[in-house]
Amino acid sequence: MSGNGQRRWGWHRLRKTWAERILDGIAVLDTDLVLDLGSGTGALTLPIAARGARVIAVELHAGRVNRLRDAVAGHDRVTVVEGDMLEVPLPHRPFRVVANPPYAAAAALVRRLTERDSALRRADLVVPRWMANRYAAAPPRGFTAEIGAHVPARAFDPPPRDDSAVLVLRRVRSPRRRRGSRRRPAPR
Ligand SMILES: C[S@@+](CC[C@H](N)C(=O)[O-])C[C@H]1O[C@@H](n2cnc3c(N)ncnc32)[C@H](O)[C@@H]1O
Repeated sequence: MSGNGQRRWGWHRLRKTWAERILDGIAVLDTDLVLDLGSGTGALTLPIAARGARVIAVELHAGRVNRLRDAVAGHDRVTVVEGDMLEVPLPHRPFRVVANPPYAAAAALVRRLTERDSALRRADLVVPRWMANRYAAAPPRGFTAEIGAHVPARAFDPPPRDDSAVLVLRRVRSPRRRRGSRRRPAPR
């Protein structure tokens, strides 16, 4: 489990209008498999699902998980996982991430998502502006990084100290197969 004490449960929820605005800018398709990591009670999960994508929401806080499960009851394209986004298994097939993760764990999340064996295709992450600038200047290996929508502090409830931005990571090469999923060479 990552994080500790109070800090793990602090959160800045995206306001509904801003969640919609962010999603309108990033073209989620009904063929996409999207992970919402640190989903809270679903500020992004629900509008992503409304766009027809298959969504896996991962949240560590049991109470928020229960609220989100109630909210998505009947949506057969949404799965809510109670767990640590830094530890839950990631899909083997190509996936996207659209998330407003806890800022304290955002760098660790980027490291995990961009590991060599990850099948991540694209991530749109709401992160502090300074962090988005840092990745745009030095993208993770195998990815491009650019700054998408500006997300002001007033887009959150409660507002954080700093403004944020959407960090857009796109894989340069096609995703590698995860270890163990390679086909054996044909016998000669
Ligand atoms: C900044 S809030 C965002 C909530 C929601 N995505 C939104 O935009 O309103 C981050 C969320 O991540 C959750 N969280 C913190 N650490 C986590 C972890 N290691 N794995 C999964 N969720 C985590 C918190 O409980 C919180 O709900």
